[in-house]
Amino acid sequence: MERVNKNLKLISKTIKLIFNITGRNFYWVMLLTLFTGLSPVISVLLFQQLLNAIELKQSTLNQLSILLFIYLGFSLFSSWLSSISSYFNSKLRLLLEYKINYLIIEKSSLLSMKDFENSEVYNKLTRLENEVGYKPFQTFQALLGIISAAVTFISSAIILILWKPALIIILIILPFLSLYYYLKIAQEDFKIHFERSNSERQAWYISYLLTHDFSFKEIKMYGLKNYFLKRFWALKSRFRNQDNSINKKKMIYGFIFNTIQDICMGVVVFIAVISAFTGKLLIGNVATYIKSIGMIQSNGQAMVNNIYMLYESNLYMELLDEFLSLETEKVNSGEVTIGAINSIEFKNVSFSYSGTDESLKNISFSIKKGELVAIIGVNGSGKSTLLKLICGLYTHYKGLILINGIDLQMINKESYRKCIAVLFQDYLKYEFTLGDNVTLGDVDNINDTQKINKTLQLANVDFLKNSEESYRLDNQLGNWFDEGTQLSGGQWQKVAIARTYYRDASVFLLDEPSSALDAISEKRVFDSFFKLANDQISMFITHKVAVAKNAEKIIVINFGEIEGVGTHSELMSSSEVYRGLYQKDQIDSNVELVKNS
Ligand SMILES: Nc1ncnc2c1ncn2[C@@H]1O[C@H](COP(=O)(O)OP(=O)(O)OP(=O)(O)O)[C@@H](O)[C@H]1O
Repeated sequence: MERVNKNLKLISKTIKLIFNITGRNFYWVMLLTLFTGLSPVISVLLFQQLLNAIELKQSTLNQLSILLFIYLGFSLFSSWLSSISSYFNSKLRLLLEYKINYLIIEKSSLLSMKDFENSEVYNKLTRLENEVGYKPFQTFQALLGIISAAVTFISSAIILILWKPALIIILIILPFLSLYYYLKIAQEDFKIHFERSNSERQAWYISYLLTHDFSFKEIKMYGLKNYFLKRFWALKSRFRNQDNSINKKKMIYGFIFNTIQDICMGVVVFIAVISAFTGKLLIGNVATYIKSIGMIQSNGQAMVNNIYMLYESNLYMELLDEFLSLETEKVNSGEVTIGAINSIEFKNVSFSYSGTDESLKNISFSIKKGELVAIIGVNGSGKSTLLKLICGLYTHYKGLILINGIDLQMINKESYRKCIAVLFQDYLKYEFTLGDNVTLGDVDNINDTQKINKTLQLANVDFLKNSEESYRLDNQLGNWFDEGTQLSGGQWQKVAIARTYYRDASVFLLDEPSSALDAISEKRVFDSFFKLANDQISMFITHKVAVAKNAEKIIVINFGEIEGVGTHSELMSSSEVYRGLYQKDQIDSNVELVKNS
């Protein structure tokens, strides 16, 4: 019962959502659906008049012609309306698909980083995206199907009941019984789908791995194709068996109900024919009753099928409803709007992704405008996490982050983020033009060709050049679209650095900006970054002491804690971790020397 109530609530929510999206079109489609439901019955009644007029021979040829004309005119009118109806249906299909897709991606962009790192939210999103092309419309179609079939069913039933009131018993009991059993199967179907959603995501993931470029090389080289295909097929076979067993149940129930219904209706047809034979009924009426019986059978079944489909697509609408109701990140909640960042201060900040293990513990430091700061530490020590906290991507931290002396939680995030230019470790490689790849750093200023060229130079981009000072900005990058130039890992990184520099920011944050660069490019990139760092806050993450030592302040992170803060020489005497990293650097450069000699 609880499930039924939930489904009814969902259906009403779905109708509201569809109404909000489709607006006036909704009324038109409803009107046309009502007409589509009524038209077969009107047509049958008109035909009955025609047949009875012929049989009774009381009408003139003129009157007969008028009746025939009305009947044919109505048929033509119905077929016109049916074409108009299918036009409106396709219009709505597109509107629903695109608008719901839009709502999903709009909502995704408003979620917080925490939501995106939550597998449940992420999986929901993937599933919604995958089925957006047909599920919402399927729900709508099922609703229309129910309305249209119900109108035909009820009006046909009225015709039969007016003739033989006792028929009401068969007409009502049979469809309800059938619906009851179908809904029981639907519930089982729903439960199966719900329980296997994790396995369905796994199957989806395997298919994603096998059909995308990022995974192609590794799958090929490690010979994983057959292994993955086997896993995929095993999962799908299990789903197929479950679905087959549901379909078999549906078939058996359908078989039983159709047989009972056919026998009952056969008896009614028999009574009608005998009544006509004995002169108690006119031929036109017999034809109407027989046709009505047919319409009751087919529309009764259509109603049950559509209710089943609606029930099934409710699973999707439930997901959609949950997803659209997720709390969004409150970017405008902070009262204070800022135009520039002059200082950043962490006071006893601790942070945990999962709510259990802390990735950062008790972090305290401060940075002022004009400072160049390096963050150094071994893998997994918490450097990138610290950078993401500075970016304001997480709000569930303990302690205090002060920006210009103001609590970050109080600052309007939109204004805050405008002040920051960041290069993440997993920066994006936009499959757009070279120019777009740079100006996406500041979309409010996309036409400053001179600045784009200068920024590319600053980031040491030494390819796709027209001349010394100008670049082929219209050159498409990547290989997803026509005439694209695929870049190497290091070339992509330089373009991403240019994007960061293009932003008119007061804080520059670079997370391992030279991870994909050769030694010469690395030196050039850092030289230009160090030159840039005069009036802003500049911060970079590195594993190399040789690079970090150029900073005025170096923060050493170890196991999520600050192990030392200071200049190179200060840390060489005070920080064990720093000295360890320095020695490792030395060993690496000696190995390089030996290799090169
Ligand atoms: N999205 C996440 N969800 C849960 N835990 C995470 C997430 N990102 C990082 N961690 C954990 O937080 C810790 C710190 O990770 P972080 O990426 O900040 O380290 P890092 O110092 O930048 O490492 P590296 O030098 O390898 O880039 C690690 O233990 C890691 O497992």
